Amino acid sequence: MKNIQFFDTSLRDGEQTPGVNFNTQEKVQVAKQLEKWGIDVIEAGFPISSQGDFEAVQAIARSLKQTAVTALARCNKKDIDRVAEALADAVYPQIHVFIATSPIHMEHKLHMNEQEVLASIKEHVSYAKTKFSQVQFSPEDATRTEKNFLVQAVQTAIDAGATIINIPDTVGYSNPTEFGALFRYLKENIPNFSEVTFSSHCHDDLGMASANALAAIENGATRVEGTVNGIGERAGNTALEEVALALYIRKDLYPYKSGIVLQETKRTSDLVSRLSGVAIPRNKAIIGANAYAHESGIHQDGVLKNPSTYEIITPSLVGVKTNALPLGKLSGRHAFVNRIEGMGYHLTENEVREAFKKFKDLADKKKQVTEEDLEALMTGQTNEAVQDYQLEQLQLQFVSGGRQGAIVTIQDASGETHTDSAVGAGSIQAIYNTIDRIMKQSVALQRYSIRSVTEGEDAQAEVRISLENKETGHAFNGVGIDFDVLQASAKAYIQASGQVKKEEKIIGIKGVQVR
Ligand SMILES: CC(=O)SCCNC(=O)CCNC(=O)[C@H](O)C(C)(C)COP(=O)(O)OP(=O)(O)OC[C@H]1O[C@@H](n2cnc3c(N)ncnc32)[C@H](O)[C@@H]1OP(=O)(O)O
Ligand SMILES: CC(C)C(=O)C(=O)O
Ligand SMILES: [Mg+2]
Repeated sequence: MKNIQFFDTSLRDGEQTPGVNFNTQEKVQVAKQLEKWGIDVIEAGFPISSQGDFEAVQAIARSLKQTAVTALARCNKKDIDRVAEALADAVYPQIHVFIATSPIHMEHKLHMNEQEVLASIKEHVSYAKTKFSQVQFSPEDATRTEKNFLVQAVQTAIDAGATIINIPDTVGYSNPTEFGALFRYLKENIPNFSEVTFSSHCHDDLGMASANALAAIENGATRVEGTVNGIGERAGNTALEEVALALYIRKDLYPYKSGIVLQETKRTSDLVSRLSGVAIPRNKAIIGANAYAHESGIHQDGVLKNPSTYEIITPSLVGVKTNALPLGKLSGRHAFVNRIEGMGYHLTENEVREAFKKFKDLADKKKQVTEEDLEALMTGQTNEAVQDYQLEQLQLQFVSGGRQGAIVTIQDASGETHTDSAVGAGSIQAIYNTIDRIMKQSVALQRYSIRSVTEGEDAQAEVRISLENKETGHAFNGVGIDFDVLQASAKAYIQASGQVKKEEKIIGIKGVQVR
């Protein structure tokens, strides 16, 4: 069975992601994990670019004992010398020399004509060959290169000693049909095609980087270049985890093997995400938080009966502990019962009917129903009162003595609004004192916690609080989600206060109405 080599450039092209900068220690940490993941060749950096990058490439070369290490060089002797110096201690060194071959790049960037580019390839690949037995050459922007000239450039590199030819879709311009055809064209027009390793290097500008890589493999490539999580220049590179899984799951289409240790996939992905600071979108294939989560009832029912109904990848295959069946408004009875039984509740059919209805009512109001919500629902502390009181407006102002003032407007179930103001030692205390005045309540804040429920600059804060009704000693929970922490805090407090009010109405304490 043909082996497909995996070439990881997370530490070179991946580091070209705007805002990403790995230090030496981080690069070595990632490289070691890539080795565990089973990567065949690690592109450790571009040594001429900075002293720091040179040192990082050197440190990686010294740390890895099984994996080949390569580094990037322009068609420039200084670049090549710097790579040779950095990789002097590598057990399996390679070099990656590149120059652009498309008319756009040659004319506008390099200011070179075709003959000059061919001469440069010959000179610099030959020079690299005096220092490395494994020389990789890339005709940059190959997919916008005139085909006959691409063949000439590749043939020149092979004749000069290149052992690996990498075909980059530098600007993510190609599609699988075209990219596959390009490899077939090279196969038909390069007489010694099978004597060198052909590789693909795709970018994701049109969202086709992984599909293009697979098309290359189908048409003669035996090496795939890419990055972990698809990080890289602009829209990023081929996400290697996607190719690895596509090859494994669709063995029927791709009868190839690779050295990738699939169970290390999640760990590798998490490490690169953490050290690069590039968050993994929830819906990202293979490693996104939602990749093994099912929220809709029909899917949950299917997965409970047999996971293969809606899962083509068993989570443990890639190192994800388990799948998930989060509960939301689209969830069904099977998943609901499964979850509450897991929490230790065993209900009769009638009880299930009643509890499920309450769950659906709650789910209509909330993005996701957590186990805490279910616990509240099962113990009768439903959030029905939530809708009785809503935060209408919140204003804050500094007052004398370093204290804060808050003006809060709350709308009750009839639509009537109630405004009041109070001061406090801080913003939250001022808000809570004001709400107490509006609700005419005597409560004690027992618990206040805050966490981010989404990521990035527009992260939403989720505030959870617990209020004790001083009259009865009963505690009521409230949850508030908002882009603004203070608004979230107010919402949580109003939600819990609504339940306090409801309790007071039921047992007739004070009989206070806000109206
Ligand atoms: C498709 C890719 O991902 S290519 C890799 C891109 N990665 C990077 O650029 C990251 C690291 N780069 C750097 O640190 C710097 O750009 C350096 C050190 C490489 C060069 O820096 P500088 O000397 O300041 O040049 P600068 O980056 O402004 O311009 C690039 C020069 O290289 C030339 N060049 C670009 N590619 C090649 C090549 N493959 N072979 C030879 N020369 C090249 C350009 O024509 C330009 O030359 P000029 O100065 O004669 O106009
Ligand atoms: C250096 C080359 C291979 C590259 O990253 C590209 O063309 O995208
Ligand atoms: Mg690239």
